[in-house]
Amino acid sequence: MSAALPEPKAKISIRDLTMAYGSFVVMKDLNFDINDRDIFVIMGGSGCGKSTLLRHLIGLREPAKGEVFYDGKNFTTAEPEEREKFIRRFGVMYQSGALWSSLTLAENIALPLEEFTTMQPKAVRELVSYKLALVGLSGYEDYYPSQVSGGMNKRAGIARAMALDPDILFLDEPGAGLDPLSSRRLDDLILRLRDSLGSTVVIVTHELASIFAIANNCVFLDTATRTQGAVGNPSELKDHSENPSVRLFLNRGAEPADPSS
Ligand SMILES: Nc1ncnc2c1ncn2[C@@H]1O[C@H](COP(=O)(O)OP(=O)(O)OP(=O)(O)O)[C@@H](O)[C@H]1O
Repeated sequence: MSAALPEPKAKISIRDLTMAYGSFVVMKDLNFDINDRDIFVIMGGSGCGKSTLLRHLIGLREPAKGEVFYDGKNFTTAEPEEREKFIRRFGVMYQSGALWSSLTLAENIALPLEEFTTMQPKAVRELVSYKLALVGLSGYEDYYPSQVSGGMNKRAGIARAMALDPDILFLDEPGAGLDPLSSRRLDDLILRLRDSLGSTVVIVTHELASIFAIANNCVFLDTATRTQGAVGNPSELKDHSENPSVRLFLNRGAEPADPSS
């Protein structure tokens, strides 16, 4: 008899979440878990609310209804001081995640360390070099963002998001604007970081190649119904989701041969 697999542990739980801008409801009744060490993709068509969901998860927007939990603790109703402790465990790379152009890559990555730790300058320098090495940018400490490629800028952005050793990494469209090869390298990096650091990674993207390459779990936000269309492994949903919108999205508009097989 084979041993039962351990139950996946919910790192983030989204319960009855409705997101709105004033009276405009973006998504309603969202209910799903993001498990420990997941590479979890938030996907869906343009304007469906992916970035808005990310903003709710990191506390930049408040739910119109519902709650977000981290390790079973209520983030939405937490007091400001308690909330700050949650937020300190997050590393975030925003969609517009540009680095400061007037600072070198090393100075960009040192910023969060200088702001949130009492580390001495020498220790900061060493840690910055270590973080740059993790993303394959050893030796680029003194380069300015304009002197390196788009893919290298993204990798430096990830190094900055990881500066404080976050438990959870949030990446908003990390592959946007990259050529396929750079995008692929970024995917490999994200996988490697999750495996070596044991972080949970939440990514907003609609790039199918990336979704299938790295995500083990995902939610599809369905613009037509304004709620989640499916939750699960994207490779399985591609052929077997009961929701035709999900199958169409994951098959670039073409239906799989026999969704029931
Ligand atoms: N600050 C805001 N105020 C009002 N409406 C907003 C605001 N931000 C976004 N929206 C609207 O909310 C909806 C969801 O936007 P959001 O940016 O979350 O979508 P998205 O799925 O991330 O889009 P994309 O794939 O194009 O980046 C859109 O209709 C958008 O116009």
